[in-house]
Amino acid sequence: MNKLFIEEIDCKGKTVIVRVDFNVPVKDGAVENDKRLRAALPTITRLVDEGAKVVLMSHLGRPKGQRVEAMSLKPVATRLAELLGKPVAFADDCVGPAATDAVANLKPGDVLLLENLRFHKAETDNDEGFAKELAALADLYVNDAFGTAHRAHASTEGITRHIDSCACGYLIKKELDFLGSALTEPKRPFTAIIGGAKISGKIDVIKALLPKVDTLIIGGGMACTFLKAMGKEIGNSLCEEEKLPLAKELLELGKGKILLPTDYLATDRLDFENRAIGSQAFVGEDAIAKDQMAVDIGPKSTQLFADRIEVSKTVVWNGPMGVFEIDASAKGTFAVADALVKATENGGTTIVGGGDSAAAIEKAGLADKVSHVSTGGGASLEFLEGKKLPGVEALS
Ligand SMILES: Nc1ncnc2c1ncn2[C@@H]1O[C@H](COP(=O)(O)OP(=O)(O)O)[C@@H](O)[C@H]1O
Ligand SMILES: O=C(OP(=O)(O)O)[C@H](O)COP(=O)(O)O
Repeated sequence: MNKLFIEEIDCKGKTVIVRVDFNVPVKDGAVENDKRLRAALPTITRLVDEGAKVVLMSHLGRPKGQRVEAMSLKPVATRLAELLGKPVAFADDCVGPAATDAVANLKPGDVLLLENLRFHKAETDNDEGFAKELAALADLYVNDAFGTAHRAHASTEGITRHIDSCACGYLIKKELDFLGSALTEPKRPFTAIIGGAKISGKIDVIKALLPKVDTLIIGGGMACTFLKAMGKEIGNSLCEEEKLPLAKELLELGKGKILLPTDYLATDRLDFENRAIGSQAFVGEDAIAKDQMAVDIGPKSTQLFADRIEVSKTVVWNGPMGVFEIDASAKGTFAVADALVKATENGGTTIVGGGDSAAAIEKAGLADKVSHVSTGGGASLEFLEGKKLPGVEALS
């Protein structure tokens, strides 16, 4: 990779602003899964050891320009301090006096985390003035937010126009090295599994993936949009109406390659807050009732998918098969995780991408039994598509 690398910058005594992806699940004021924090430690530790003043910035969730307390990064600072074994200061805002004062208080080797970038709409708008304000906080910039590298936002792209040295951190390099070697000429059969809830973010990717893969498995909330596109009843299941025409087109394009669930776990009530569902019944693809929603794939689909996954030589998995955060609707996701482990044991290269898929495989205790758990879902998919990642392209 012909990019300025963190090991090539002289940062002693300098203020270094680092874009990390600390978009992690937070519940009741505590970090539920700290994989993305641990993945950023090599870069942070390197800068601390070199005597830099380290300013970390990240987004969490999609607060759409509003200050949303549940999406504060404060709990992340607490967990990061535990992982680093040293204090992590926290600034209540990522720009303005709260940020500039906190930066002014730093001594070499200190670490500061700024509040959620997306509390300002200017971040996702890639606003020039906002990017300048972020750049003005530091002497050097490092990007190590692989999970956000596919976004051209102020902290990943705009900022690089206002700061001289923009280096790549250890995590981005590690991810690109691994994904590059596994996916440039993938071993076949090549199976991609797409699930989860970010339908509009991922459905466009499917079109680009189809020519590259031998099988495309679709599960999770994503499957329901396809089911509806086939003219079937999906009740209250997750669906993005405006993507129905595209789903129809993809079904045609992907004939013989796309594998959809043939049965689902249907329920009349999903209570995400209390991690509970109401009634539970396995139903065929034609039998989701009007007042029900599909929250997981059923046993027949699980078997169908597992049979295909286990004999694949390259597998990319992005997005859970159901609402895996609730035990009753987690079976399909964990069965796919098991199938990936079998594929790995059979000599395949298996890659899990996406915050929630990574959390699922960790929850199943299988993260070290697959080839690579990427910290980026959308980012790894866009890389797989062959797209340039703006957060990487913009580096020196
Ligand atoms: N059938 C479904 N209905 C509603 N939500 C679902 C369904 N299947 C999966 N999900 C939800 O999708 C979320 C993860 O989606 P997404 O962000 O796209 O995945 P990833 O972070 O792995 O890229 C999880 O919170 C999960 O509960
Ligand atoms: O979690 C992320 O993406 P992912 O779920 O595709 O891995 C990244 O933090 C990017 O978040 P975004 O999709 O809200 O820009």
